[in-house]
Amino acid sequence: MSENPTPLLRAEGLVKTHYGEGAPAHAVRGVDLSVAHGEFVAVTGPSGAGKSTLLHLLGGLQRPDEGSIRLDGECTDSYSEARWAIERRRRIGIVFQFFNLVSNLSVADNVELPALLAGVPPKRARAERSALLTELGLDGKERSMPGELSGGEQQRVALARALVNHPPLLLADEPAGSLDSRGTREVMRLLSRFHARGQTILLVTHDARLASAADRVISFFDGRIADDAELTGTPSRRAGTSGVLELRD
Ligand SMILES: Nc1ncnc2c1ncn2[C@@H]1O[C@H](COP(=O)(O)OP(=O)(O)OP(=O)(O)O)[C@@H](O)[C@H]1O
Repeated sequence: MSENPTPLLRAEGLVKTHYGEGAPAHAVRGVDLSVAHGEFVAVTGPSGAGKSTLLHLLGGLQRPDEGSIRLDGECTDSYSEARWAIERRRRIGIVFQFFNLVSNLSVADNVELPALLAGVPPKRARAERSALLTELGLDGKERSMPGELSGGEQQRVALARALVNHPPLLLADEPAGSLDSRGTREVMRLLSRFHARGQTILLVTHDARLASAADRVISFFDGRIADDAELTGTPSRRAGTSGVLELRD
C-alpha cells in the first residue's frame, strides 16, 4: 500500500434515494468510506443492498442527495457533469457487468477513445492501446468488433479501455457478473495483477468468493456498511480449494 496519507477516495455521509414508480428506494443511507492509495477494496452484499448505487456515486455517475466525496483530497461537490466526465477520463476507470463497449467501434478504437478524448496524442494513444491489449492477451483482436468476441474477451477490452489513461482509481461493478467460470477467473486474475502493481481498486460484487481477492472487504446491507474488514493471508488461500481458485498469477 502507498504511503500517501491522503486517501485516494473519501466519502462522508453519502445518502441516495431513488424515486421510481413505486415506493422510494433508500439505496444508500449514510455511508462514510475511505480508500487509501493502492488498496483493493471489495464491497459485497445481497442484491438490492445498494452496492451499485454506491459505486455510481463514487464515480460521479449519480449525485448523492447528501454527503460529499473527495478525490485525492479534492472536494467534488461542485463538479458539473462535464467536470465529472473529465475526471472519469483521467482519474477513474470504470468497468461494468455488461462491458458497455461501443458496439460499432473496433476493439482498438474502443480502447483508444478515452485517451483521444483526454487529449493524448494519437501516436501515444495507439502505443498505450497496443501495450494494454498485449498485456491482456488480446493481440490480434484489434480490428475485431465487440460482438465478435467472447464475454471474457469483451470484459478484457473494457478493462483496457478503463485503464488506458492510467487512472489512479479503478471501479469495477460486478465485472464477472455475466461471465462463465473461466472468464471470471481471467478477470479476477487481471484485477489482482494490476493491484499488485499498485492499482487502487474498488470492486462491487455479490459473490463473497470474488471479494476474497481483495485485501479489504466491506459488507453492505440495506444501504449501510455493516462490516469493514482487512483480510489476511493470500487470496488463493482465502478462496479455499474450490470455486475461484488461485486468483493471483
Ligand atoms: N435508477 C433507479 N431507480 C429506482 N430505483 C433504483 C434505481 N437504481 C437502484 N434502485 C433501487 O435501489 C436499491 C439499491 O439498488 P442497487 O442496484 O444499488 O443495489 P445492488 O446492491 O447493487 O443490487 P444488485 O446486486 O442486485 O445489483 C434497490 O432497491 C433498487 O431497486
